Amino acid sequence: MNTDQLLQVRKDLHQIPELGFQEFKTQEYLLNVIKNMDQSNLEIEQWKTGIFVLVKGKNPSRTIGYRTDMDGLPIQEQTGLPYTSIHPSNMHACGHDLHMTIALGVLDRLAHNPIEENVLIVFQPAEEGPGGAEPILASKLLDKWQLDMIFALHIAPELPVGTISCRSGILFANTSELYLDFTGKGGHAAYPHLTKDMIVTASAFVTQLQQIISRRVDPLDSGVITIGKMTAGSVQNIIAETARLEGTIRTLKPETMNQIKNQLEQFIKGFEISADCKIDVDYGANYYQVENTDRYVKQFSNVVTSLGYSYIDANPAMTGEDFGYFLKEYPGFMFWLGVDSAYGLHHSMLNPKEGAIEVGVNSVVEMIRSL
Ligand SMILES: CC(=O)N[C@@H](CCC[C@H](N)C(=O)O)C(=O)O
Repeated sequence: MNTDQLLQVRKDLHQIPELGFQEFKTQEYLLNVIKNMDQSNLEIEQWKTGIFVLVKGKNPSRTIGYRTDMDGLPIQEQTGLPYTSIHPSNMHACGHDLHMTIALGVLDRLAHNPIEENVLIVFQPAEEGPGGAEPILASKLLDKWQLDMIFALHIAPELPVGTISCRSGILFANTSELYLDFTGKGGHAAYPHLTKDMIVTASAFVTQLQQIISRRVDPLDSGVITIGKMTAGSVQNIIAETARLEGTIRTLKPETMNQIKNQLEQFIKGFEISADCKIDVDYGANYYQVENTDRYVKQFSNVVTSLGYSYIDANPAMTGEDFGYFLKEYPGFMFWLGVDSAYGLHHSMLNPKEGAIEVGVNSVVEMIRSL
């Protein structure tokens, strides 16, 4: 595939973002592209809406893994690009369209020119939620390929094209989704004393919640609690009987995640007593930290600089990635790929520069060849 064909693939994928485990069109599109490649060295397997492609090595003694995610986000795109999403309310606002395109570019190069070792490319669904990595690993499907290592990338809007960033150890946080359902007693807006107002209670809860971070977590440790969605009420003169908060918890250590959840449950008990209500908590999908293997990060930094790209050391980030589950099982790493967008990840105006695709393909292919 030449550069123009890859850029077209990215535009096509950008137009059809689908949510986790609904990546049906995406899977079909990817399979069409893969089936148009030289098949002589390829073995293709489907798993739910995901795909595994093995590029058979010439004289293999090892199998190297490379993973891309596939899903979009429930965001209405505002970029105004000519190839804007045609799926209302869904957008590739986390760069998975670029991630998939780079994986296809890598696959195409290796299919034409296999290396000694086997290479398994994993197209993984549902990274944004509910998580595809854990069920892939639980399925034991990967066991037959006996991966020796695996790596992956994530676009970095704040870095210029041609810059790559990585670090040994923790790159991304532990995450837990957070869903809180408040149930009280509704009633007439003029008679608050006869009700248990869940808008007032949930609002107080949102602000008090931040005390867990500021007054319970060691200041030398790190934690984030974000409530991204609040739903309550039906009309301006009725007191809301129920309210729902949706958010996420992030920590750099698994123990801190447990500590925050314990504290949260204490807060819940206190609020249930003081507001005379019921609060149900659900932690949804939980992702394990992305912890990079030192020796591969060092090797990769040499590969990047030998290609003439800039390599900078990354700080740990509070973003989450279920690729962490792969790294719990196998050595490897994830890296940031600069895409120079004025708007960040999960923003409706995210607009990564296409030049990053070539940088990504070259870096991944050269890393695989160096292993
Ligand atoms: C790279 C990135 O942005 N990943 C997502 C992962 C979401 C995990 C889960 N749905 C949650 O919200 O906790 C992120 O938001 O960091």
